[in-house]
Amino acid sequence: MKNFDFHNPTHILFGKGRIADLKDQVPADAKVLIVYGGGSAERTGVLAQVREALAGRTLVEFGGIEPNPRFDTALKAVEVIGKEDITFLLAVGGGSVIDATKFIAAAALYDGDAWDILTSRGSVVKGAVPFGTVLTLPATGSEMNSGSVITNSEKGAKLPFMSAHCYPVFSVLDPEVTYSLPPRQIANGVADAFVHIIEQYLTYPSAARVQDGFAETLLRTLIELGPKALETPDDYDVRANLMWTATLALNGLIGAGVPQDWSSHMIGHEITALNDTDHARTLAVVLPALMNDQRGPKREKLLQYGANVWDIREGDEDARIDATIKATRDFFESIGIKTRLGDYNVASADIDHIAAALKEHGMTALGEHSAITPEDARRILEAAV
Ligand SMILES: NC(=O)c1ccc[n+]([C@@H]2O[C@H](COP(=O)([O-])OP(=O)(O)OC[C@H]3O[C@@H](n4cnc5c(N)ncnc54)[C@H](O)[C@@H]3O)[C@@H](O)[C@H]2O)c1
Repeated sequence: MKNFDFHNPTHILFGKGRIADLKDQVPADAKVLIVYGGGSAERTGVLAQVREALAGRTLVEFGGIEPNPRFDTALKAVEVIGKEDITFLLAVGGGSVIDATKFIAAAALYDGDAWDILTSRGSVVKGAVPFGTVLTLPATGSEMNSGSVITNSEKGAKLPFMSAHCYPVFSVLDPEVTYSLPPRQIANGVADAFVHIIEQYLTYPSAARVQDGFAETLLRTLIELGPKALETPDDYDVRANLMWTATLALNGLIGAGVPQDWSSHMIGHEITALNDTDHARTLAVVLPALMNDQRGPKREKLLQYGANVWDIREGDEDARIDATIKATRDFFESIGIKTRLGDYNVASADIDHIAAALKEHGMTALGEHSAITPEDARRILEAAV
């Protein structure tokens, strides 16, 4: 196991009715900016619950954060912070709203060009306005990590950043607010969490027994509960387990002390930057092709994943790996997520553009061995057409 630091300061308030507890979490003297998206939080009554919990406080609202949140929109919220003397941010929504809030929180205290935050991957961030979150979509883990991904349509770029200053102070996770999610978003959430786990697990053996065991349990939970969450949308225990699984998938716990990949994410981001395909769907396209392409470097973990997650134990090694990749692809397809580039209107001709964009964005040495180049990504994508 590698050396590691693990520090996660986010206070989780989990369960039914927990939005009411916001009153004890948001500082009493704070001037709060509530950040939300395109209207689902209003429609579903989550914003009403938030307003009720914070009645009597000074609240300003900023709606309109897009899925795959936009740089320009976030900058408008930064202006509001200055104008209104905001001292605390509250994100109400899914990963897009939470990611945007992290960027807004950091940009509000950054003196230079806010785009530097993305191009430096967060290293220029020296502080952030404190913020909490009310999560409405289990998927990204953004509610308990310090990462964020922002899209700049003008530059055709979707870039991530991380900063220790960008952990939420608290996050409220009420599984009941996820009942209103359309099947497409539930499936996306399951696939996104699944690939987060894979990025931290499916690399090479590092004698990290606990991390591997946790990762395998989380994967098996998603395989069992993903379809159930679609079949019985108001089953509390299914939604509660799904929500906590998605958080644990990317809160630093299973990634501590192990090699990490993240190449499916970086390649997937370029697909979203190209045509706004849902984040999770880009991952479901890239991952099976990448697993097949990288079957050499990932051999031991592919066999372990096949055995411990899919119970694939018969046949020679390559036959087991083939069956494991097929099981992964079939799982995505079984929850309604297509796994070929053509399903998302990405043609062979677009692959040149994606490979060039990876190069332009400095994504030239991806994966756990820093060995996946834009040319390798091109080969992987050609196999995913
Ligand atoms: N920070 C991280 O660690 C991290 C990790 C993975 C992905 N991401 C990023 O997060 C973004 C995706 O976030 P997401 O998957 O949570 O989706 P999202 O936040 O983009 O939301 C998707 C849609 O679901 C709707 N929605 C949200 N909650 C709802 C509810 N309870 N009922 C009905 N509709 C609801 C939203 O209005 C939106 O239209 C992408 O930009 C991705 O790159 C971030």
